[in-house]
Amino acid sequence: MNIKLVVVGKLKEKYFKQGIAEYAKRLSRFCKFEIVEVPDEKAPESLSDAQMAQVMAKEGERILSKIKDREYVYALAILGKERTSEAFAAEIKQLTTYGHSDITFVIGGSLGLDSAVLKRADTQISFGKFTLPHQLMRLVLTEQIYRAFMINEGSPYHK
Ligand SMILES: C[S@@+](CC[C@H](N)C(=O)[O-])C[C@H]1O[C@@H](n2cnc3c(N)ncnc32)[C@H](O)[C@@H]1O
Repeated sequence: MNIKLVVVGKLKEKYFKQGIAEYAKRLSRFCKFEIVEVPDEKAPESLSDAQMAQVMAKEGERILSKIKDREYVYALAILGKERTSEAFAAEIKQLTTYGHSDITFVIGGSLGLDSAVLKRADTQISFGKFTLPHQLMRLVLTEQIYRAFMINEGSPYHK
């Protein structure tokens, strides 16, 4: 199974890198795990609505260029559907049972995801109503994917 994260911008902080590297290592026995970073657009505070839409559209094009037709896509969106960890694990299991071997998660940049990306997504997933920085979102998501595999394995990791 291939799990890919398509994310906007570079991961800067060492502590995020270390956390993600740890979960990526743990995930390696369950899947091929890959993070694809696309460049972000400069988004100063003073942008008009039209300029913000332009930034998101450009980032959206870059994101979509990294996604193939066969991939099942989760868009991370605050207004998406919330799941429990157990429900998420069951969903991953079901996807693989139904032959989806390429699952992709998309995390937006500082302004969020363009509507074209949301439209391409097969589903939208929310981690609650709080806005998380995209770098932290990457770490939280990677842990939750690992947790899903541990739940599906019946491991006591998930209590
Ligand atoms: C800093 S947030 C963008 C905030 C932007 N105002 C929005 O509403 O999307 C960067 C990205 O992190 C992800 N994200 C942040 N918080 C999230 C949450 N609670 N649930 C799901 N995704 C989240 C989304 O992919 C978002 O595009």
